[in-house]
Amino acid sequence: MCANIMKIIAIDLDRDAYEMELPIIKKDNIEHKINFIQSSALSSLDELLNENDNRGIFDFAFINADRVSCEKYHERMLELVKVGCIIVYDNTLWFGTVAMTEECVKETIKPNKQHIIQFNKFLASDTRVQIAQVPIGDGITICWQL
Ligand SMILES: C[S@@+](CC[C@H](N)C(=O)[O-])C[C@H]1O[C@@H](n2cnc3c(N)ncnc32)[C@H](O)[C@@H]1O
Repeated sequence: MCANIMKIIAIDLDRDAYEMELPIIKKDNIEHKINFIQSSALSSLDELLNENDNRGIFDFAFINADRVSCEKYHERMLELVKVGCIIVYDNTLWFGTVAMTEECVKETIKPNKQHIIQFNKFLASDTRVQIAQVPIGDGITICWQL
């Protein structure tokens, strides 16, 4: 027999973002498996890394926070996630704007467009992962840690 010991750590600055999902979490009876941390992602990831036992133990990570710190999140995720496991980044097509000329992009979304283009280039040249850019939703990039 195999005990199901899956645990999820969810980090967000805004508790409402977690509470919005609570009805679904409760319906699926998995609330007890989720440790929600209301905090900045960087400081929480650094706290996790301060505990050596947390290094290389996570099977999966999904990143959908601010776009400015993605490279910093990536460095930390490579320490936390097991080799051979998966890190996914959301919004890596940024409403399709990563392939648009500047004139076609609304001012409000221009800054993140640049951050995401830069991050996509960074991931494409990162030899520590293999990546697949998947054009569903707003684009996700799946990284397989080598
Ligand atoms: C697009 S929403 C995604 C919400 C949810 N994580 C999901 O995947 O459905 C982006 C979330 O990132 C959170 N966020 C932005 N900057 C953050 C940071 N530095 N640390 C932690 N969370 C952050 C926001 O509060 C917001 O809830």
